[in-house]
Amino acid sequence: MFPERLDAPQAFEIAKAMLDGFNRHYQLFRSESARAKQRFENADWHGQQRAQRERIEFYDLRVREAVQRLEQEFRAGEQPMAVWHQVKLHYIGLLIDHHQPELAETFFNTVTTRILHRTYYHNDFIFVRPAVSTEYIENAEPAATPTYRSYYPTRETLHAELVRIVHNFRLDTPFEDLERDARFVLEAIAARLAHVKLRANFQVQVLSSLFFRNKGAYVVGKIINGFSELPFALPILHGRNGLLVIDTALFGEDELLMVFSFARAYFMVDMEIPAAYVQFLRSLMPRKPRGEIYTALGLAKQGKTLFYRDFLFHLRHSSDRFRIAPGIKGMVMLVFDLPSFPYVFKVIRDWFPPQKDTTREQVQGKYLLVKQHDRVGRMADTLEYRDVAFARDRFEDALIAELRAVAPSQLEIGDRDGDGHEEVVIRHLYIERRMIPLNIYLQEAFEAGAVEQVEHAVIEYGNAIKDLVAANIFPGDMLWKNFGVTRNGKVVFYDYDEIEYLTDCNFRKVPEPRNEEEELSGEVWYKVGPHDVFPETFGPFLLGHPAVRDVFMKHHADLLDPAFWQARKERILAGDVYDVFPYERDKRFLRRQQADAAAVEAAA
Ligand SMILES: Nc1ncnc2c1ncn2[C@@H]1O[C@H](COP(=O)(O)OP(=O)(O)OP(=O)(O)O)[C@@H](O)[C@H]1O
Repeated sequence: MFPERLDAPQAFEIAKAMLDGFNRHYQLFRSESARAKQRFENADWHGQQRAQRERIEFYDLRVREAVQRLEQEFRAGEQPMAVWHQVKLHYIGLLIDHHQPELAETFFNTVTTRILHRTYYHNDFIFVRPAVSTEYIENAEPAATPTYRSYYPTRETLHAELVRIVHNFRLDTPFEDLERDARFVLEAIAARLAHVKLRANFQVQVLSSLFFRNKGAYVVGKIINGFSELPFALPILHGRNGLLVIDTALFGEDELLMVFSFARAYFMVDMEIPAAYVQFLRSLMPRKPRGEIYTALGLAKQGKTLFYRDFLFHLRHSSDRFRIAPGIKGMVMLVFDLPSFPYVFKVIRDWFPPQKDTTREQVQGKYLLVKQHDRVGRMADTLEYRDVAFARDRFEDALIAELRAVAPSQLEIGDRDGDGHEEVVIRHLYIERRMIPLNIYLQEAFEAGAVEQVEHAVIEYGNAIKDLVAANIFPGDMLWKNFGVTRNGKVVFYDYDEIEYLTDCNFRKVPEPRNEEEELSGEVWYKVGPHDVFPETFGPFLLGHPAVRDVFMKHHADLLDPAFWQARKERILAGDVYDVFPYERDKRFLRRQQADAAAVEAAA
């Protein structure tokens, strides 16, 4: 049904208004991201965190404005479908030389699906598949910054080139000693190049914008030699005296994956052509889905769109069935998964047992809080979807029965599009990366007699809680089953329904019993306020197994002491913004920088 003539004048106007809406969005998104540089230079950490949080809202605000304009100026909802068909074709035309066509297509989808009935959600009217290529987009303006810069050092000039690379970002704050830090980076690189012949194409490619997040700025690039490519990232921080330092040098796909993890806040990056950034980053982390890279760059709606396309593609090329997720069932969430696909799907139950004093709205509020908060590598990001349709025959009957029993309001089964196949539609769900629940991980370690695995998991578990605490999050329910282990052995929290800001909690000692009756009472005899927390009482829930107990008490006994929690709370209230490192602390150049400074002082 391709129209031969584009003869509806309002179609062009609607397409144009839609693109105006997107352009306004991207311009605001980009300038907010670009301002991250100034906030970094001024050490405005509260401002940086606020901006990270607020930028997440931009998309929905602009979509709402665009829908309103289209309704007011063009009565968009009343236009015949023939006109809408032409709107899409005009829009494609307008995107020919656009620098963010894939984002503009997604914006078109969001706006259009708010206006059109869902029977029109197919490729004639929205971008089920992308129409405009994102390959080889370049900014032709003479003053334009390229997506990445290439440097051609020799072994002899590598140090000077490293200094030049960092210098070219023109950070306004001076470095403590850039020559020294470049030497540390050089040593780290030299160790990797020691026995390697440098080929004709030896070069360093560096993305032109810094990546800002929290208190850090990252240089991201790769070293190319012959057929091999070595990804790297250099985190720049403010040192103790307010001058800048390169904190470490990270190399290889695994270390970059930690920096770009789904459990961290989104980066602020000043990008004219995001697709080119994604393509470059994908060459550094080929196993990371493109959707997740968009999300890590703050373009979460694009991440969601690509995730969904990948998911539908996976469904078409697999045959297994959705099942209830392994592990202990949640009291608030019904969790299911598809064995062949590395994500879980979470549906909020219609009712909760009495010990869960909460509501659907409150649970959604907690998940939103996590989305907007810095997840410090310890809380999984979630994608939120509404009205998701699945083929009924891909569901195990036991899962359908469970959905009917615990979340009937969220479930609709029928043949909506009349194609003779039944569909399951879930009203609202969260999707997140699948991990190994920590209780299962520990159980497997006990059974295999893997002492080191137990030790690693318990230490990581305590570290995870301490990172959350530093980020002003009290996890609420700290049972093992509420944490998962990621591919690279990190422990991440995923049960958000009881989290609170640490600063809202009251950490108390269990009072001394005043008489024998109180002492012998098996019940809680003292008064407990709604925000009271008694860290001494965590032990019995967590430390049943002697092997776990020993490791825990050796490394994390402070978690059972109210004074630990209270001290952290006071630090946050005093305005302290914690440091978060997406790499092991022993990787930091800090000690070498201090040794170097001491040597200089001694010589003087
Ligand atoms: N990301 C994940 N990867 C793997 N399994 C998961 C994941 N999220 C949840 N699960 C499984 O589903 C169970 C319930 O999930 P979750 O803890 O989010 O639900 P809940 O209802 O909030 O739990 P609770 O009853 O502790 O409040 C977990 O114990 C775990 O077995």
